[in-house]
Amino acid sequence: MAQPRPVIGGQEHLQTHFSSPAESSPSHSSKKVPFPSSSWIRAHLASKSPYPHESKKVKPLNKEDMPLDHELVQLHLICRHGTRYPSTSNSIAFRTLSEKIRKVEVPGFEWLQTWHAETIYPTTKGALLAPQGDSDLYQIGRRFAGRYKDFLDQHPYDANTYQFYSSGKSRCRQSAYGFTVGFLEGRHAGDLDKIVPKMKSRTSPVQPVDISTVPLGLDKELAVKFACPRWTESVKGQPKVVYEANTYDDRVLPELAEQLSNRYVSQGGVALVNFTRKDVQTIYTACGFEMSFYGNDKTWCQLLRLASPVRSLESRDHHASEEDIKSTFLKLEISSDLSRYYTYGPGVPFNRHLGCKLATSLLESIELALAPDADYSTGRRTSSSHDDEDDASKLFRGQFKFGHSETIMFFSSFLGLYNKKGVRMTATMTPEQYEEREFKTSDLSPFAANMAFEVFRPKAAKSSPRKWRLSDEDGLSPPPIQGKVRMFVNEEPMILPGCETELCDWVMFKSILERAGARCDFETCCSSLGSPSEDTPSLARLETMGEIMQDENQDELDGICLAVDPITG
Ligand SMILES: O=P(O)(O)O[C@H]1[C@H](OP(=O)(O)O)[C@@H](OP(=O)(O)O)[C@H](O)[C@@H](O)[C@H]1OP(=O)(O)O
Repeated sequence: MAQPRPVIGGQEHLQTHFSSPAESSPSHSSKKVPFPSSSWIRAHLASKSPYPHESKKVKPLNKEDMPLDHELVQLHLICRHGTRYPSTSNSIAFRTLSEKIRKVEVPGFEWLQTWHAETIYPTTKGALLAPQGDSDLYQIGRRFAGRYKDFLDQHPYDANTYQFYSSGKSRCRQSAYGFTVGFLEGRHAGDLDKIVPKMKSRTSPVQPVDISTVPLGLDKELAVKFACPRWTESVKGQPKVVYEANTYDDRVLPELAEQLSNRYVSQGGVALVNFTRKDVQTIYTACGFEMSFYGNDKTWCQLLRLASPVRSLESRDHHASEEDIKSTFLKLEISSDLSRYYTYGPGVPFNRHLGCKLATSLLESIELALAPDADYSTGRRTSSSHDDEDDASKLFRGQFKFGHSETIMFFSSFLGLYNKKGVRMTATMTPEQYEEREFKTSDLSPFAANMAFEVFRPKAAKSSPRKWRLSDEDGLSPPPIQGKVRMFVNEEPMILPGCETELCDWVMFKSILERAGARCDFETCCSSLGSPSEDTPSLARLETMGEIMQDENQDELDGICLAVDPITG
């Protein structure tokens, strides 16, 4: 016969009173159970954080916001997919844990009795884009459409000049499509009813677009970790790479697990549920999905309240303070960040190689767009010989790329965005040092995280061969390329390290990316270790490509790749 569930108020009393989270809402009682605000929680869920949707109105890009006597000629977007379903393994972990905990009925946690992972996060939908994810990308598309209205008026979509490129995962392709629905809403290439009278009545409600994708393993820009065997062999999961994260977890997680277990002890001193450190991490992940997917912090997130210390049991409330609950969230956020800092971030210099293809194509695309002889009517530079076919495939008005959290982390590491002070993230930092750390995945890689670039060309730059100067050789050469590039992270302008201002001069922008390693030899450095052969590049202990570029013995360094060992000191 099934054992009766121990319940509070029954034979088995839980040692500590539980108050219903519902009581935390003013409507239920004047006594508010301490708990951080939803907006605070949303901003501390690491890579499961919801995108910080800005309700602010987006104004069209106007003259005041542009460099004097310049015109906007190109847009770039590199974007993580929107909110997704948990992976199948996550969903199974949620089900296992909920079945373990629901054995004990706890007031305020009645939701556990009817919370079924398979209903809420079906394993058959593992890692698919969520309805919220559709909305995330549609809204970003609408905000881009608002800011670049004039640009789109001037340069209507066509598949040659606008590139939408996605990783091979459906969540990314669907995100790309959601973005285009918002970005091109109400626009159709050309004016249909002039081209084909009465066509209007039969047009698609959305502008169909061409979305290209590259199979996993061949994609060196977006799902790039699957195309770099050396990263898989020498970085992913390596003991020296996960050392700091494991050291931190060994110190922090057992205490949280014990605190939770202690809350599930009957007055007879019988331990009712034994929580493990893995359970605590699963609760944090489930809290992230509940918030991103449903905006709900009244379920799994509440268990992190129980994982927080109650300072004085004598206190009538038997509740952890809001400050202690925040501390619990911060510990789990730091644990997640330490893992990604070394696996995908600046903690391992080699990770920069996985951002260099994206940087290379960005650099080459901008250079073409800024070229004074760039001719968008032909899709190539007037100076290029006609057999230079591939120029036509590269002269874009917009390139929009949709990938993963690691796409953002590898590329950010390549640009040095979250390592300006060079303070290494470790397991033994002070709370202040953790607060001041630059690498926070809640900020840099929430769902739908994105980086965008606006490219401005001097209006006078348009030139034709007649105006070119004689080059030293026997031909004519176009004037030097000039322009400005502005970078955005999650729709907020960010100064690229090395640029003095938001509007980075092209020459400086190009120099920064080249010194960081654009045009790097991705294939050589990512080739499998396999059996070392004479052409297997040695792995330098250099920490930046700049060190490689600086070294006057450049040729001796060719084939040198950045260190796969974590940075030290
Ligand atoms: O939210 P993160 O960045 O951790 O998501 C990872 C996936 O890890 P998960 O959180 O699902 O455990 C990772 O899946 P994995 O099975 O390879 O661990 C996936 O490869 C990686 O791209 C991230 O997924 P994203 O949501 O597509 O960014």
